[in-house]
Amino acid sequence: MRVIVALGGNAVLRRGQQPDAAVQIANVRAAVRTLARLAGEHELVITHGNGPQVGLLALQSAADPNLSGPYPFDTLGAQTQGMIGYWMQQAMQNALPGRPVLAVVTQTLVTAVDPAFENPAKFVGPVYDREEAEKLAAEHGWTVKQDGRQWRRVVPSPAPRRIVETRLIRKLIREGVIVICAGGGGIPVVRDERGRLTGVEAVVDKDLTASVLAEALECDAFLSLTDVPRVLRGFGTPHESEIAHTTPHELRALEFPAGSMGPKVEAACRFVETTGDMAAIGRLDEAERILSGSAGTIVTPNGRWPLTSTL
Ligand SMILES: Nc1ncnc2c1ncn2[C@@H]1O[C@H](COP(=O)(O)OP(=O)(O)O)[C@@H](O)[C@H]1O
Ligand SMILES: NC(=O)OP(=O)(O)O
Repeated sequence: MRVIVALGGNAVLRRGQQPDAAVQIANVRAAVRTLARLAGEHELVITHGNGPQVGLLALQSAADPNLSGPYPFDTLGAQTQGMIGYWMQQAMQNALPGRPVLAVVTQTLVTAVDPAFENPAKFVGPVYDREEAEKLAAEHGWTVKQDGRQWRRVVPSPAPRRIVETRLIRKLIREGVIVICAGGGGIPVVRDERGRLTGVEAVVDKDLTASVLAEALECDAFLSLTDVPRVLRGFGTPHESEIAHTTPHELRALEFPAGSMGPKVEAACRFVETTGDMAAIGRLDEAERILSGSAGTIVTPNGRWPLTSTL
């Protein structure tokens, strides 16, 4: 099978962890142990989040007295692709000596008139208590929003339309390369009337980008791997229940939070609705069990997996 994995920001830096390079490298190595086993069985494309890292780079850039202003988010997104891509590429090369692995700087086309530019919704950087978040917002001109019990900076997150480097990624897969691409949802760019690309101030959602890429690359399965074993019905209520096998229709009848599970569910539903193939949401260390149908929330057109032929 051709499998695309969208690795949650939590896999690289868990909430509350010190954002040192050594901490993140150790987390990436642990993640790669699972991913390397998948790559032994399947053609593998890996995308990853960058919310904590891009927010941290934005803070560093804003605090640099040598700059006239912070670096824009497209540039910061490119920095996170290089950094996390390098960590993953090296960990994968060490785990699978002899296998070709490549991290690709990747741009994602968005549109300048996307309403998301008027309503920042993508959480980036560290969490704060409300008072500190509001103080920082006033100081730096940020928008901040509640993320669970805490508060975080939010930036615009326009919808991904196409991954600019899709054809090259397809060639790499055909050559047997394990491709790491579209990190942080891809660097957001717009095309002008003369066809030229320019970066924009935004952070694209990596699950939504992964589903667009999965469709374009004709992937058989789209796995959104995070820190919860399954999507919960009634999340945060006394009546929580795990969803094991489901359909886009059933999922769309439920509500999920915009900054976390919402985009994962939307991405999974879109991929299944467009392709008729399988999408799943679950824990990174259960990826193999998810593909065999015994873990995760598995989304298929008829709610069954493995898909059974009606012929
Ligand atoms: N209905 C739900 N079922 C399970 N988890 C949920 C649900 N709604 C929100 N969440 C939260 O979503 C989180 C995963 O989203 P997120 O933190 O954005 O993941 P990642 O950074 O791994 O992409 C979980 O840790 C959980 O707290
Ligand atoms: N860009 C992005 O979706 O990052 P996270 O997964 O870390 O939120």
